[in-house]
Amino acid sequence: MRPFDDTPLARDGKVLILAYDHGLEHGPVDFEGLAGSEDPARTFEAATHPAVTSLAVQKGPAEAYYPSYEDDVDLLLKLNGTSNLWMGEPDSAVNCTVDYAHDIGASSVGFTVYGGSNHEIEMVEEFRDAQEAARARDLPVVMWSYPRGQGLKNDTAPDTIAYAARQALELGADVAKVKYPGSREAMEHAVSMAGRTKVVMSGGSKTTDREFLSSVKDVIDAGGAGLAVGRNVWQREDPTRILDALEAVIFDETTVDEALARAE
Ligand SMILES: O=P(O)(O)OC[C@H]1O[C@](O)(COP(=O)(O)O)[C@@H](O)[C@@H]1O
Repeated sequence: MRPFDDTPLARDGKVLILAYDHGLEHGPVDFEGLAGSEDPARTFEAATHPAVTSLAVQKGPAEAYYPSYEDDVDLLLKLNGTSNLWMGEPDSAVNCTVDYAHDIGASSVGFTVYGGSNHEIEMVEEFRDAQEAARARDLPVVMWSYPRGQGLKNDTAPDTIAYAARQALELGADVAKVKYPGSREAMEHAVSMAGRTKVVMSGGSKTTDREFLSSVKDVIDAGGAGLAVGRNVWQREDPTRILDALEAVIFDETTVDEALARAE
């Protein structure tokens, strides 16, 4: 296994994953606010920004669009996913194997685990198969570590996010993608629970530039490796502008004000 910093997922030890699996996870509603955002080519284009360390998509968009971008984009293939049409306890169908992901050009893989769901046992067993296959191919593994289910009252409570980060370490993920637990202190706790597993924040629904960049800054200050973000980038009219600001906060460790100025 390569050191994490030598993998395409990281740049200078930091991570900026652009996520575009929402067409499956949330459906067309996520594209309604911005005409053209439903076109995967637009987000593949955004992912050519030098700050983006990889683009996370499902198998279909990877097959159809990645061949046109393989020289400029690192592909993170999401191996499971569920539509919002599913009304049951949180679960995620495995729709791609590690070998297939590797064959179509992925340099890393992603997998959702809903800790606390009634389906946690099966999901963790599926994760085991994917994680071991990824090790055999030397592909880093990102766990979308999202505790949720009937029994869980608050899926972003600090203790819950710390557990999500720890679960990713225990199960052998290289990166834990977790929701923002609300403060820098809570993120520090999650980062310490994750040990050598890198922690990245999940972007969340679109907010103002300042609010979004401030949460990213908290993550970096807390020792997090960076961000895996979707809507806060590609739901903006100009994804390049916010990616310039993210590059400043994540890789150059600037203040939010400096990052905003750089994006003017
Ligand atoms: O399960 P949720 O909370 O609805 O969000 C799932 C979505 O959030 C992500 O994990 C991150 O995307 P966002 O930055 O838009 O929140 C996506 O990969 C995924 O489609």
